[in-house]
Amino acid sequence: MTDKTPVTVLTGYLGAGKTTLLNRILTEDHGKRYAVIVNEFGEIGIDNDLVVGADEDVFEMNNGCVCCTVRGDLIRVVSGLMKRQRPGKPAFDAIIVETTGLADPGPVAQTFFVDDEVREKTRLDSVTALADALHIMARLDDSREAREQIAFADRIILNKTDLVDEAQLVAIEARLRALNPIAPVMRAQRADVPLDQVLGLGGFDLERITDIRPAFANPAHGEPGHVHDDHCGHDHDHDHDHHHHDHDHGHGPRGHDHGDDIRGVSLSLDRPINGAKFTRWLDELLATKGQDILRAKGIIEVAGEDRRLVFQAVHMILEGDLQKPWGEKERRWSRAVFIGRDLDEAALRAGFEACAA
Ligand SMILES: Nc1nc2c(ncn2[C@@H]2O[C@H](COP(=O)(O)OP(=O)(O)OP(=O)(O)O)[C@@H](O)[C@H]2O)c(=O)[nH]1
Repeated sequence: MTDKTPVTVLTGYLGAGKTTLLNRILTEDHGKRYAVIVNEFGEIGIDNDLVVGADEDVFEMNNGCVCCTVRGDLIRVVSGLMKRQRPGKPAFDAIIVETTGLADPGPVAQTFFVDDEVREKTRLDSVTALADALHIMARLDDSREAREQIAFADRIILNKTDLVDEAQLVAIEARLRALNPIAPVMRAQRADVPLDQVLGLGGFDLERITDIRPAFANPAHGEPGHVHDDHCGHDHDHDHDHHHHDHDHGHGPRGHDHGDDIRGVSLSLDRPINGAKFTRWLDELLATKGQDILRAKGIIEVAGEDRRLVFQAVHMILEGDLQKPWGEKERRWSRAVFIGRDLDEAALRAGFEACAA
């Protein structure tokens, strides 16, 4: 048991604060070495660039349907990590998996029980869910994934408490407890929880999970989370039913459709952008379409500026700042992803490109 590498899964809806927590874990002085696996929504790599610290310890899973591509990819990444060694011990003290905000964490957690090689080397330590205090109530109303994330967690961090008042916090806590009576709920700002409340808990409770999902560790073929492996006895071409996601699920070349009408639009530009124009466009866009934009983020190459502009939005709440300078040999380009409902891709693209310097 103890020589298995512990795995912590971070879940929580889009923009809840998962990367913020991850960055706290990575920057805290703990003398430990963590491998980080990020799984992002949208095909342009942004998330891995927003994770601080040792680039070589950050691994990206292909984005895609969590029930197939991602699981295969997760197994591949974890198996690869387990083959690395430091003298006399495994290469990493722990593995942290950040799931996409639109994912049900179940299939990711399940991977650590159903694949023999992974199960031999790792143990699921806990699943921590983050909730954005300002938006969680609405998401619990309209998103099945948001509810699953809360229900599934061993621990819940009620983040962004600075954005709501005490009465709202009390109401949210009551709702979270109704969905998940067992997981402790911790209030936080900028995910400032003591790390020993997140890592090394030994908290994943398989019995509780098999109570709410009886087939968790061994789902039947065709069931949610079933793993297509060598024992499956069929070709794993991409024709199995995605009914458990309860939504249309197209894997187009551009957008990856998720959640009834939720989709991601990825934009990029190889020319520098006019900072003032871009800020105006983004402010206006969020003011008018912010209700439908669940999440936006990007890394922008601003004309005449050596540092990269990083912006982040959750609905209408926007943050942006100039961060580290571009590397000398690094490709300078701007990329942004917008995730939301009823997004007009052509208009977004035109607006973005019109910001070119
Ligand atoms: N006001 C406020 N903002 C916060 C807090 N925690 C995080 N944020 C901001 O919320 C935004 C989203 O935070 P992230 O940590 O990127 O969220 P995430 O869950 O990783 O987002 P996705 O990976 O896109 O799902 C960022 O702009 C953060 O700076 C908080 O406690 N209060």
